[in-house]
Amino acid sequence: MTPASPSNPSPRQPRSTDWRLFTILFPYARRNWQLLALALILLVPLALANSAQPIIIGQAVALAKNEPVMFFLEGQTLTSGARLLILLLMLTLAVQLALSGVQGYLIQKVGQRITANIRDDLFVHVTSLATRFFDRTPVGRLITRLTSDVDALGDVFSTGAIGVFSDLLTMLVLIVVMFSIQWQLALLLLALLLPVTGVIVYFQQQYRQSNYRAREELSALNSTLQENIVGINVVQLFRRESFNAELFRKINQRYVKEVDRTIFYDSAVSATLEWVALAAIGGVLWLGSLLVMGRVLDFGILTSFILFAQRLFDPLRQFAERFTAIQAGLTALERVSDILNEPIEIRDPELREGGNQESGIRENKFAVLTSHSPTRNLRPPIPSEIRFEHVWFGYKSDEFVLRDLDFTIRPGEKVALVGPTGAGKSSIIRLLCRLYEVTRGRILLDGEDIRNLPQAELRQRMAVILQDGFLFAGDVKSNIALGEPYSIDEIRSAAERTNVAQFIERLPQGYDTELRQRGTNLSGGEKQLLAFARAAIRNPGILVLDEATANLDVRTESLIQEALETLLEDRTAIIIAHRLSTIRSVDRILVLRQGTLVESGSHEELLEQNGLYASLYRLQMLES
Ligand SMILES: Nc1ncnc2c1ncn2[C@@H]1O[C@H](COP(=O)(O)OP(=O)(O)OP(=O)(O)O)[C@@H](O)[C@H]1O
Repeated sequence: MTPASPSNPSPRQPRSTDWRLFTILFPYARRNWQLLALALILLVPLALANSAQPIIIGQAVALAKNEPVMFFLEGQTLTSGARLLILLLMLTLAVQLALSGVQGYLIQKVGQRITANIRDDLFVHVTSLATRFFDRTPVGRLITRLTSDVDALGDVFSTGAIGVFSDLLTMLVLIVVMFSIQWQLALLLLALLLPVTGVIVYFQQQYRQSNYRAREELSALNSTLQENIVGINVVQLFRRESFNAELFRKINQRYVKEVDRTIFYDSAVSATLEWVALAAIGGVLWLGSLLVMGRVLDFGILTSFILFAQRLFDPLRQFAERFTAIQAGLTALERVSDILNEPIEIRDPELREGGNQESGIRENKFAVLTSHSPTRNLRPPIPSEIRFEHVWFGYKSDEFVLRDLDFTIRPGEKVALVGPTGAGKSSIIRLLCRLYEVTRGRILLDGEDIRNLPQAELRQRMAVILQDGFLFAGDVKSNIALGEPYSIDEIRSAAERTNVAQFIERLPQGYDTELRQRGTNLSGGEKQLLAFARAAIRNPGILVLDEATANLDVRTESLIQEALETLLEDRTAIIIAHRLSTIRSVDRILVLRQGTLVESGSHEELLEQNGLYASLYRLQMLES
């Protein structure tokens, strides 16, 4: 419960407080540049049409009042001039009507493509990260980033918030046009616009910080929810419902408080803009009327400026509406980039030397796509030599759980790892599979440092059967093949070789039986049985069994042990088992205590040594 618990809130402040964050989107924008360019080009005629309308209406007033008019109206009668102006106004309206829909559609399309690309890259990146990252990151937090943060980013496009660029362009065009017509009124409007922009920037920053904290609280909320759902049995069996509900309520309250704050800043921006827009029109009327009375200004131009005042603040007002989505998008972008920038700690050799993150993702995809060779399981397995060379390892940099391990497992040798709980047996396996990187020393596979092997190749050469075999939603056969194109005959033969075919055939639809997520419709032992078939079909040179038969009844275990005898032939094997009776026939037993190798030898040799193994063995004999 630690990371999400109320006693340990960790809402960080947003780090990048400016628009530089949008640079993260550049590579994605580049991939969709044609659509994006078209959407941006359409903004120009839209902005021009928008700023032409006040001028046209102003010219109509000037024409009616016989005031000086623009060149294209000179020499025109009132009727023909009015006709021309109506035609021009219709033209600008037609441009607006025709293009704004197309532009909105294009920008949303680009937005959806960009967010889909980001979601894909996030998934690939997250699945490439080292186990250490998952140790410290609660699942709920990750899910929030992959789903609701990416959605918030998508909202920037779907709510039309990206139109802020057209707002800025419109404002720029309006300012240039205004200054070219009448500089005093233009200066007045600009003088109002600048401080208002300052106020908006301030509220924007406040909103952003609150929004960031709100997203953090949402992550904590999701983490707690996820933890309670996964651990529902413990929650109910230990009657933690009301205790956990109270924890949840507290996080929920903190979330609501932060959301309230964002609502406050959002409303503050809208209110400020409403007031300033009214003040701007009042100011133009006041200064304009003075200028008209002093005969420095015509009515027509004053009319144009009243419309300009409205239109200048319109984009700002819209900006306020779009503001929420943009700020939420910026926060989301920051949180998404946190994950995208999370370094891939365990890399393949060529990637570690100068490869960038993007190519890392590509390489990973490549590794996945090329991992299956259809003829592979027809070949005899190639047993490997495993050498641990003065290996030190700690999950935390200052606490070693494995100390100076130095041993060699010969090709084809069967070795058992034995030791009390927490001695470091599973950690050895995790290092061998490179789920973690050694702190000091080297692990060699057939003389080659495993850090110099592509991870796909390393993991292809070994199969690991764990105590709790994880199952995916899907049928039995796809849970054995795990995405590789094995034929049903190959799947059947793997199941037969491991003596699990009988069990599978007893299932309602045999190999086609649908399994629920995490295999909740199978028992612990049944899940383990499938893990054996999953390992056998891969025909690995190294087989690792980590408490792999612990969940099986004695009869099933003896069936599996029988199958194991053939399965382990010509393979290097590492077996971890607490029940020492199951490992008596291995070639060698390595005994660990607190991360140190303390004994090594066959069952008989170790009994003779009368050390830790002998005492563990005698204790178990006594129990049985
Ligand atoms: N992800 C982790 N983060 C931090 N410490 C860990 C992690 N996994 C294991 N440890 C610690 O490392 C030590 C060795 O753990 P390991 O799982 O290798 O022991 P083990 O010998 O396999 O134990 P068991 O027989 O109970 O499975 C233990 O002290 C454990 O608390």
